[in-house]
Amino acid sequence: MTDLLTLEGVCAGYGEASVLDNVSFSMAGGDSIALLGRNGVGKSTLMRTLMGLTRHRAGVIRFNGADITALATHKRAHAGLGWVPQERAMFPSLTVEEHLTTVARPGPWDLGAVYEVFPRLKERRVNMGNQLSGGEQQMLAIARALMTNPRLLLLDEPMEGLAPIIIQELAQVVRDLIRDRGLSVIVVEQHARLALSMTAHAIVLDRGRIVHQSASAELLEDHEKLSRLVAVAA
Ligand SMILES: Nc1ncnc2c1ncn2[C@@H]1O[C@H](COP(=O)(O)OP(=O)(O)OP(=O)(O)O)[C@@H](O)[C@H]1O
Repeated sequence: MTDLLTLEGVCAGYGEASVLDNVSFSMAGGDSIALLGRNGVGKSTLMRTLMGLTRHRAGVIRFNGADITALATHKRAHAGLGWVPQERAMFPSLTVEEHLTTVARPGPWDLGAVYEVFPRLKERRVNMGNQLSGGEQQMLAIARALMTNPRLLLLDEPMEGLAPIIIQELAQVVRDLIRDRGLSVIVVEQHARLALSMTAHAIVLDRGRIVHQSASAELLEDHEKLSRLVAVAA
């Protein structure tokens, strides 16, 4: 079976600065990966590199059978990479529903399907982007990515700044997307245990290199290794 995503020896950074150092891994369709590591080790840079937003220095990225290493960002989105950036990026002048319909592409994820997953967004569908709570904005950011009918969803710190009860709610949504809907997901998350509880596989970065790969459950059970690799507090 062809892997959905393969990275071979990827080196990338910003300007003259190198961040990612020889990153190689692959994931099958339907797989889910928690991308973990301490602050500043390159997790967001890896997500941005998948979207073509960093300076590529070496290596190859294959997605869905095609070499996308040199592809422009919008073409990667068209190829099926659904990116939910850390900064959410809502438009104050668009309603919730307009955010969703403007990016819609054909596939199983349409307004009805997305509102089924996020009933709160249906209730708020005529509200403007700047009238939403942080949790609702994050739901909208994920819903917007789903409307593009991605083959792979990239979530960059989706729980950042949210109240604990909203974090639990969103985590359950992501679990359902992975387990019940078979969505392929890579999630960057500071809440390491939560991310491991949502995913099948774990990758840990340190200073731009992969220093650990295993099943998420295995890392979740190894408290000593988890705290050494990720410095978890929760
Ligand atoms: N736009 C940028 N220009 C230059 N350097 C950057 C830029 N964004 C990030 N960096 C640097 O790249 C390195 C990796 O940052 P990155 O944001 O990928 O880490 P991270 O693991 O996602 O950290 P965090 O958990 O704090 O978000 C850091 O040294 C950071 O200062």
